[in-house]
Amino acid sequence: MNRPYAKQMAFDLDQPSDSAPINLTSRRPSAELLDILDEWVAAGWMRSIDRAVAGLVLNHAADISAPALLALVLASHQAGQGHVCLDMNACLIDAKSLLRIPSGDGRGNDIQAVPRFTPADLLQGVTLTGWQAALDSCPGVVLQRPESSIHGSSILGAPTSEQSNPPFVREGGLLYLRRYWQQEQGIVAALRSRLTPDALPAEPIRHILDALFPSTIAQPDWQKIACAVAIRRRFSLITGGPGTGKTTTVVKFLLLEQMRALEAGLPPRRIRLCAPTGKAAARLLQSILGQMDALLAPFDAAFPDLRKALPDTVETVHRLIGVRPNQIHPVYRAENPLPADVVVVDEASMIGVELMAKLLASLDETTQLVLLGDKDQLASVEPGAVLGELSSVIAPDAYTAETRNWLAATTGQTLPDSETNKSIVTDAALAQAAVQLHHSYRFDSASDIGALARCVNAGDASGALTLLRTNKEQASVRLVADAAGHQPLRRIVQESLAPWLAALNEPLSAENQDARASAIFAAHNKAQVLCALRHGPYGVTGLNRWIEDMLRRSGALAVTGDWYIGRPIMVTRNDPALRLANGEIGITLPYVNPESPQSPPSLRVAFVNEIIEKGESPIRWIAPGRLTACETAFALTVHKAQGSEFDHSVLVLPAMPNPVLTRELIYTAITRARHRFTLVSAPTDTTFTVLKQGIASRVQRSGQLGAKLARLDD
Ligand SMILES: Nc1ncnc2c1ncn2[C@@H]1O[C@H](COP(=O)(O)OP(=O)(O)OP(=O)(O)O)[C@@H](O)[C@H]1O
Repeated sequence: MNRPYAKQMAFDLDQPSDSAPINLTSRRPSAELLDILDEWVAAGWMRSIDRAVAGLVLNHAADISAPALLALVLASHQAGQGHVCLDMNACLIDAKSLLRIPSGDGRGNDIQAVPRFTPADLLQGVTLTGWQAALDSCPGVVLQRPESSIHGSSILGAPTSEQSNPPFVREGGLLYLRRYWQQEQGIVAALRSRLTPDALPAEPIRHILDALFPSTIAQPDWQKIACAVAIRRRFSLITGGPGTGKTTTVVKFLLLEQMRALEAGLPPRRIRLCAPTGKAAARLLQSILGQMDALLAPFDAAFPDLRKALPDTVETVHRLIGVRPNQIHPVYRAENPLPADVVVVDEASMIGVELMAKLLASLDETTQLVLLGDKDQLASVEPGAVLGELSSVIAPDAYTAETRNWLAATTGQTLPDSETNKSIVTDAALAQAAVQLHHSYRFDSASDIGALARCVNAGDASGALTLLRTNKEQASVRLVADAAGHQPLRRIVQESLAPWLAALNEPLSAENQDARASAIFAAHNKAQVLCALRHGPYGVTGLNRWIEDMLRRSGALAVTGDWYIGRPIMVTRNDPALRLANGEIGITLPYVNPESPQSPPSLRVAFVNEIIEKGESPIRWIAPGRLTACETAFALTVHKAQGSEFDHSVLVLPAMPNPVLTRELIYTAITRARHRFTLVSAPTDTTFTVLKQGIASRVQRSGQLGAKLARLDD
């Protein structure tokens, strides 16, 4: 075992026997602790970067105690798991669930060498006070009292020398990497300043809202309420499942904003729309354009300029704030705020603390921010589940009497007096700025996809299994049990790939190649195989290899070498020079150079320009050699499919329960499906334990955004 730091340290050489967990309570970091960290990395339980944190810390503080060192390493590990901090108390109560260690071998393969100890083993006998005290004597950790940090006395403005800005912050029982703590503080401060309601006259709003929502649907109309909530503060949050009308609502909200401005003789509001990925941005634009005519028609006569006052494009968040290659700061930031009065962000569940902090820092404090998203979806892979955390303090009927009066005056809707149920009434300003849309117009009560999503969300595994095990021929949701030899899986995969493999055979010429590539992408988008895991036979890596091999053997694709016609790839790292974002999908196709149409076609990777700018063609053609970071993408992880929709989504479950497979992941996979959802279970999982355990397991993110904003009201 590699012990690179052994020479630098004053180890406690009183090594425990191999069979007993090392006692962490009284030790300096022994060589054995470092060995154990190496074992965790080798088993895929932890990233090398987390192990490197131990090395860096020891370089600066060789006499750090073992519990403190383990805490710092675990804080780094948690960042890799999407948490902004290590919740030390939760870790001591249930390290296994919190840390998601052990995770098999993390790769789904047979484990070569099982680590001798888990973090839970090492933490036996450690108390929260003891652990905190160990950190407090560590020079790399600064202590923040929760109250002082919330009310602004924080290390944010402190000088930037290493000594005064230690890399870790402990706030109560939470241990943060400092940057995430700062970002969380930045978000809290920016949202806090936006939560005070504006003094608006209700009557003009009522008159426009009645025109926008003419139907007399059964009360309450949450879309109308959402508009009234969003207009009142400079921050609002509209959450809802698929097809609940988030886009419809936001378009009506924008119409409300512009009609108010036009009626008052003011210039139209400067509105910007954005989403975390190009694909999500394109979907939002498509959805808005699809609804615009019908929504505008009743107002054409009274407001002839209304259409011009609405945005005609949707950008990625990165583009909106001007993130630039090799530059730490985006173009728009506190010193140079984005010129916008209203910013709407769709698919906000995919945004982590870093991007949200940058977005908020780019906005003038007068700019109104509206977040849209589905709080039940998987959170961002980046640390910080901003939407989930903000939603966590919201109860659907947590409006105060004051808010209900405002809603009655502006919408004519009387919400039930929830003060009869004191347990859910909260004064939290955040809760007054949020609305949950409940009714799905896409998946009505008869839709099995909608019903399945609801069962999974409610943790009802047996209800989900009943729906999935239907024997209906053309069922929109179904379960396929794979068998030895993988014949069932093969059939599903072949069926899902068939449309675009057929599209590949259309004839090619220099004139039609963009249209042909667009048609191939459209066919490719009809169905998508999704995996929960990256590694292992049922993870994306194994499945992609298997699919590629199957297509080669069947002659469906001429798989020769790394690059071949029809190879779908996913970009795995942002490449600003090529204007490619991590997660973008390309398809390898023959390309005829329009300059020399007689020359034989060469291989290029086609990418869709999701949002076409003036003068741009719909497809970008990039030579394979220029792509520095990409992988084959017949199958994708559910994370990477977030923000996309397919006619048919196929989720392939791993053979063994895995902490990565959670309720949120399964829900996200189901809600990617427009018309059909198929779940494939491994042959060995005859009792569907993997699905049941996945539905029972929830992602617990350790951030404090919601709680901090709620505490501001105290
Ligand atoms: N109040 C309503 N009455 C009738 N149809 C509606 C209503 N609201 C939305 N719809 C329709 O339901 C469909 C979904 O609406 P919309 O796209 O606004 O939902 P969404 O929540 O943004 O969906 P997603 O984010 O999942 O794409 C659209 O066809 C829309 O026209």
